[in-house]
Amino acid sequence: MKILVINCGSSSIKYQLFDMTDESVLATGLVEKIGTESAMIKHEVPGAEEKVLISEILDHRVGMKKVLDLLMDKEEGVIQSADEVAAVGHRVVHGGEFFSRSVVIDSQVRQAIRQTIDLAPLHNPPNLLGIDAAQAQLPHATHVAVFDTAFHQTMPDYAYMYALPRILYQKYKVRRYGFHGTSHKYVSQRAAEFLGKPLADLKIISCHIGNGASITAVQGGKSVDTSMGMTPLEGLMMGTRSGDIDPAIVPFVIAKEELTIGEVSSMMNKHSGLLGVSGISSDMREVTEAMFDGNSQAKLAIDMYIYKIKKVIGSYVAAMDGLDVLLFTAGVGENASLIRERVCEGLSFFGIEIDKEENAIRKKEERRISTPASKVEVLVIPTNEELMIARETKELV
Ligand SMILES: Nc1ncnc2c1ncn2[C@@H]1O[C@H](COP(=O)(O)OP(=O)(O)O)[C@@H](O)[C@H]1O
Ligand SMILES: CC(=O)OP(=O)(O)O
Ligand SMILES: [Mg+2]
Repeated sequence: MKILVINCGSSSIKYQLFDMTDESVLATGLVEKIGTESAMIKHEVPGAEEKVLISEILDHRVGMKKVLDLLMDKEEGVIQSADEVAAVGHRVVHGGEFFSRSVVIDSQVRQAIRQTIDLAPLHNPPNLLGIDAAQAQLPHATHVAVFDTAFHQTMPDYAYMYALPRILYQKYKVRRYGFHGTSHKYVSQRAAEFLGKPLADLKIISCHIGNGASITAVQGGKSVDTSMGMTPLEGLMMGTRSGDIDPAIVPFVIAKEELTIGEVSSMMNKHSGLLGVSGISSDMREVTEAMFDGNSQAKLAIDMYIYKIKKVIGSYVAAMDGLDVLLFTAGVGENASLIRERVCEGLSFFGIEIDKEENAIRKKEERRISTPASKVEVLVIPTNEELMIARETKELV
């Protein structure tokens, strides 16, 4: 069975085609700058050279058509007809309170995703465009929505409610939802398998530290708390997002700088975090380099970044009254040994002790970086959100 996985942004389509008989990847790619005359498609088939095409792609529908043309290309294609794609798994960022698991998309589901646009104005509209475009090109396939928020629907009310007037929850569903659920679910399952222990017996803290970053407390396989909130802005300091700040800063800045609400929102989402504090970049590699070159703002940015991760880990040990596994995943979590080492430093009170040499080795595989004496297993688990979406989709076909 062949399954296409799609992750649609406002001007991009990321895709991956799987053969689910052995979960192998047949093709993967990215359409960028949709809406322009010079949109770019990067298309890769394992074992072959990457193809880069530049052409006019004015909307997602045209983008999807071009992707299918590449997949079905007479000479270099990996499928012969669109009918070979049995199902399409769509990443949908916000499922509100409607969805606690993946679902086959029908008109009611579509309607519910639309109703959630208010909660995720940046993410859900392009996700819907992707669904429409794929349904138009692949009308015979089963289309499945896999939500970032679904895994976190198990959080207890005292973890997901804000201490605001109750009316805001009743009228608008203002509450914490959490994101990256597909990733947190995947890596916690992998961690249990790696250790050969039942997930049901484990208390796990999953650190998904990429450009967007969140930490989840997973107890018995269920999310019991997570650092992102109603939107992916809450929680950790990220590449360009501020994470937690005193909310009183918002009206203060609006008044002082005469900014609009939209401008302040853009400031906190796109110009803060590592980028805002370092003044250099949102990319951890570049900020780290600048720190080693003696840049004090870069050093401060990294000190803050690490300190916040530590504080969230500490609070989740309290939330679960214990900890068996601390795991790192995503771009920074999988690659930045320095960040892992410094996060784990000073967590000895919890019995966390890592093997610095093992931690420093660079390899893209699941592994343990704690010492045999460590009371907590510390793991690096590469995430694979696309594969997880393909698996969830397969289950519903
Ligand atoms: N070798 C590395 N060392 C430090 N950071 C890295 C390394 N490789 C990738 N990263 C970081 O990972 C981040 C991207 O993570 P990723 O999970 O791919 O992000 P997203 O999917 O949210 O866009 C980048 O900011 C980059 O700095
Ligand atoms: C929800 C979210 O933060 O996603 P990403 O990491 O893709 O930005
Ligand atoms: Mg990501």
